[in-house]
Amino acid sequence: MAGVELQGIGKSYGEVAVLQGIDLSIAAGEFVVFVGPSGCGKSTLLRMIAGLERITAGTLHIDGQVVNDVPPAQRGIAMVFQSYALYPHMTVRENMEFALKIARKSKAEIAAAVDNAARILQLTPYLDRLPKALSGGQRQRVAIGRAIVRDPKVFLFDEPLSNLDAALRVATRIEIAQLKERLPGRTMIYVTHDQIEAMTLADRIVVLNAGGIAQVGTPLDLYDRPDNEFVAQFIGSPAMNLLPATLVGTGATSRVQLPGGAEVTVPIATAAALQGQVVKLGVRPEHLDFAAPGAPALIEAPVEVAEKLGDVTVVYVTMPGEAEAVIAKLPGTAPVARGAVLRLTADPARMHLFYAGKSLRRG
Ligand SMILES: Nc1ncnc2c1ncn2[C@@H]1O[C@H](COP(=O)(O)OP(=O)(O)OP(=O)(O)O)[C@@H](O)[C@H]1O
Repeated sequence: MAGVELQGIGKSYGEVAVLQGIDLSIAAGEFVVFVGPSGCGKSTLLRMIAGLERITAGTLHIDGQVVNDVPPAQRGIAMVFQSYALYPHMTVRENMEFALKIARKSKAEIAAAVDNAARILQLTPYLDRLPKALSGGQRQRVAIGRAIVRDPKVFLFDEPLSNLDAALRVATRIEIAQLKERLPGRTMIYVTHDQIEAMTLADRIVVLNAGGIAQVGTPLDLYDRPDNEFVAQFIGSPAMNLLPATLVGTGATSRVQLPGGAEVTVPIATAAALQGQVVKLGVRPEHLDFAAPGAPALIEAPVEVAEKLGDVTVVYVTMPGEAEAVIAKLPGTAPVARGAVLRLTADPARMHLFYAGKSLRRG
């Protein structure tokens, strides 16, 4: 059982800092997912934990030991890459045996480890095949098998599903989720830019942005209580609507007014000093719904685009004077036609308020 502790971790290439001041404590047995936009440093951070990239600032502990200068092979980690990197001329069994042979393990030990990994990954029928005779998903399972046989303390995954087509991605994602159950106590750190992978696999998600941590939390924490506008818009699809509004009432609850005149009271406490300030009212597309006839609407605007997906209809409406469309995810095949004026509202308890980019937390 090994925890991973990052203290003030930074990475610079020459003058250019790509990561700065990363503090993160990953408990033994935890499944942590790093997400963030392209170029935010997810892979770099994972590669520093693996020892494939030099750490230029801070201290990295694995299992209580400082490992900044410990070579990858001695860190007790195993890494699974996006490109499976299997040896093409070796069978599945030989691919999985390879690291153990190098480590001069006994024949019996090697056979037991490979058979166990093959069983966990349902690869037993394929042990004598060459990689070219496997599907992409099976190849990725062999790559995971090579990591499992080494019985590492920490598994590192770098976008392991991104080369797979949509159906295989789902199947392999479910396998990785099961792996967590079958290998209890192993710490897993997983990099992805796929929100669904992050939301479904993670015990905790680390959202990275611009070289730093934007927020760390359980998937539902990030969805329900984003700390800032970046996380609010990064987690959830389509992204949360952020409507510019004026704070017209402060206190235990807050009253905001949209430019069109609509007002809403949200159960979020704000300080009197913020009276009259411009805030952003955050409303998730899936929380918008038709306003009852006669009841006040938060948004009243014509439909620009309606995407009928069968289970939901995603509607884009533009409020007068606003550049950005408001997106609503309406249930079923709602009868919405281009140009029709929609009256939408949402439960104030599900709304968010942001000031200067930061969340004004619920009181
Ligand atoms: N060898 C290098 N020299 C200079 N800059 C580098 C080097 N390697 C990576 N970078 C920069 O570091 C930043 C982080 O890269 P990294 O690959 O970690 O991002 P990422 O979040 O994994 O992105 P993606 O999702 O696109 O893979 C990027 O801006 C990248 O251009």
